[in-house]
Amino acid sequence: MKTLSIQKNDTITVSIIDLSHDGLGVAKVEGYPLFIENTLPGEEAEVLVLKTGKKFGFAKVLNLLKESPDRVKDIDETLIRTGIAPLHHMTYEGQLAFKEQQVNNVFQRIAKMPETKVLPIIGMDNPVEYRNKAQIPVRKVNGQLSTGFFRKNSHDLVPLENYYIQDPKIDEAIIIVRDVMEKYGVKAYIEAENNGNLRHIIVKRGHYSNEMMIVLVTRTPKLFNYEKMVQEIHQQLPEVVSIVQNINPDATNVILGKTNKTLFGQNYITDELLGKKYRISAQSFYQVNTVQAEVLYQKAIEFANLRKSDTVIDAYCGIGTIGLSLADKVDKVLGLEVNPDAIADAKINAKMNDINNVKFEIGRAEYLMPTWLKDGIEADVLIVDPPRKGLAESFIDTAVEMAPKKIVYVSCNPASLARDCQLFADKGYELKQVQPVDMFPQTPHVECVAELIKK
Ligand SMILES: C[S@@+](CC[C@H](N)C(=O)[O-])C[C@H]1O[C@@H](n2cnc3c(N)ncnc32)[C@H](O)[C@@H]1O
Repeated sequence: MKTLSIQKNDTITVSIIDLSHDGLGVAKVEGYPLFIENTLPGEEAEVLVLKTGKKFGFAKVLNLLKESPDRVKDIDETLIRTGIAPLHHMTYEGQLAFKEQQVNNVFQRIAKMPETKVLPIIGMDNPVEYRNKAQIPVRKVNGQLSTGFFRKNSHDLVPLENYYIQDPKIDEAIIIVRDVMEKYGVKAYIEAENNGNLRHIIVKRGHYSNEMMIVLVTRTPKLFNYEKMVQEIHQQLPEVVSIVQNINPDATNVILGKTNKTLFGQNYITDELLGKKYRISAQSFYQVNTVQAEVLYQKAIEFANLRKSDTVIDAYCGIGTIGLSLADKVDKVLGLEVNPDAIADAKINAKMNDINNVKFEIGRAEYLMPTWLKDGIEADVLIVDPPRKGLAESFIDTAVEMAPKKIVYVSCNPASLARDCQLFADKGYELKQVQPVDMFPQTPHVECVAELIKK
């Protein structure tokens, strides 16, 4: 076996040739990949080797010797180090080009579908301060209850007040809530001992409604003086319509526990998307970038090319947003989703918008779709919007058997999208086009909508 010519603590000079899928610069030393934070393709740097594994290693920049024209100067490196904004050092044009290339690459390399028509990515006019939701860990740092983000690959809290990609009103709310908690002596969670109490502060804010929800994730149900605390929060943040305590007693990285208790107001906020009103509860999924979600849904509806006689299945429907956005264009919509809270929201959302041609059912897509098929349900258009891991192959088989004339696939992970499109292509569907939409500026993530038609 060839021995590696570099070792931990070596100082070497490298050229950056690529960006990894998670936004790290990639250099190769005699074919061995080194991943280097805060570098860009075309740059040269003197780096310190931090770690070497069998297949790849990590290094950090000591001196940047040649800069890329895509480099942004005067950045806040904390945003990169914490992983809040891993592409903060890259111009927005550079970010968009990188993401579009990534989508092209997965269809060529993973799916072996080099002919795929990938449309130019749709970016944002103002690609900062877009997130309508924040999940912020709470720890004790220097004797103070602190909020911030973990340093990447660690659970060391870096205290922060400006999160750059979040709605600034959310940043402001986190500080106010943190300070009220500190005033009333609430103890920060101690992860190493699964002790202490306040684990996370979650804030959701309606982009159009401005209604705000605060979720206090605690280890125990005890929250002394909560009546006084919620009054003070509401006094300082009149937009707050809901304060929920979520109890998560487990030693786990999963943020939310199973139990919710409403401490103030209602247990949901409302917001709007494409002119329809939605109710969103603490545990329901809701797209974090409202402006781009509207762009994404419009593309999905355009690709669906709907007729008034169509039956549409909205699989992985969350609180029903896609199905309800298109319900007035079709005969009926059937939505399915595994989270009962989201389905409860979806049913109320249909009523709130006076939409009567929709039905929502709780269930796992891979189990419920075969039941629907057996019951004789037929769909003209199938819309899917699964989590990052994509679709189960059994779901794809059922979908193919149901034989909708069109499938619109909304995806937050181009790799699983490409894999699944290849399967659909093998089973009688033609991939017409893929539209990338930048839902997550300053990060390497990219959303896509794909149009598949039955051959
Ligand atoms: C990316 S979200 C999309 C939600 C919705 N379409 C929207 O745009 O807001 C994926 C949804 O799939 C749900 N989900 C996850 N696994 C599922 C499964 N096996 N079957 C059905 N729904 C699932 C999640 O609860 C989540 O609401």
